[in-house]
Amino acid sequence: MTTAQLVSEIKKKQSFLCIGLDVDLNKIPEHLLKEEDPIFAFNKAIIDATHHLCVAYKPNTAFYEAYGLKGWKALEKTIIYLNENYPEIFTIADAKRGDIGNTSTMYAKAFFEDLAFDSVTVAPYMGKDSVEPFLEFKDKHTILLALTSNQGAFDFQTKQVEENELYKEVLKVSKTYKNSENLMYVVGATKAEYLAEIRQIIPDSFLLVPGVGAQGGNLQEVCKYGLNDQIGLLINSSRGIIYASKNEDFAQQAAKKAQEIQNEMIAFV
Ligand SMILES: O=C(O)c1cc(=O)[nH]c(=O)n1[C@@H]1O[C@H](COP(=O)(O)O)[C@@H](O)[C@H]1O
Repeated sequence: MTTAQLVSEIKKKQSFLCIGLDVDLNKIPEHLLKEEDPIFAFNKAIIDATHHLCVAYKPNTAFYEAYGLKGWKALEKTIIYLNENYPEIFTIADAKRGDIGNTSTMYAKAFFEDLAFDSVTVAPYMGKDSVEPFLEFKDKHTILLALTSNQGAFDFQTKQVEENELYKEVLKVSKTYKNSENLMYVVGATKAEYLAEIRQIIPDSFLLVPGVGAQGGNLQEVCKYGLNDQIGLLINSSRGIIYASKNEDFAQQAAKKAQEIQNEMIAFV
């Protein structure tokens, strides 16, 4: 999907919500555990109930890898289901990959070609030759971790390197990479106060902003500092939406939570 298509979808739906599909079998309704593929059954119900309220879904691969082959199969079924039924939805494989060049190429093939996601999250730590292989894929997006939502972000990301904090170096240097127009960046919703400065370095890039909901990030604050004239934000909530209820009506309750967030977004689109 192109960035222009994503922006057009955001405007049409008046939503820049991304729903995180972080499926934990201990948290899903018990009646689904009798299904042949409980993870996919859960995702399908959530997607069918919420697709009109969001523009993106983000399965975090850890939640699938943890269940071995069964989990990977459920991830594959989920992306196929999304691409076949809701092709207007932007899909994010939250895999946080990145390695030496030839290995990154294989990671990129896994998520862009085999699984046909629109984007993948990548750790920038190994530098240019670990990121550029992802950027070679046309109309695919590489979402680089810049300033993450967790407390540990302060261990390295905000430390001074040369005259900048490390996360600012990530933003500046990555802009010089070949095909850097295919880059987006992760900035945690819990770090909203940093967004004004971040926007000075990357005014036009899309930001994936996780941390609203369970981690306590504030949507209004994120919008105040993070919006640009193309909206430029995908705000993610996972647990706060998909685990709204453990009862039979879990998907409707998830839709209610998604609707609350989308209602807040209307003012900004
Ligand atoms: O890359 C991410 O998506 C990510 C980056 C970050 O800084 N913080 C963060 O929470 N995430 C992911 O976003 C999701 C947040 O989930 P909830 O806290 O349940 O909404 C999880 O899948 C995290 O792995």
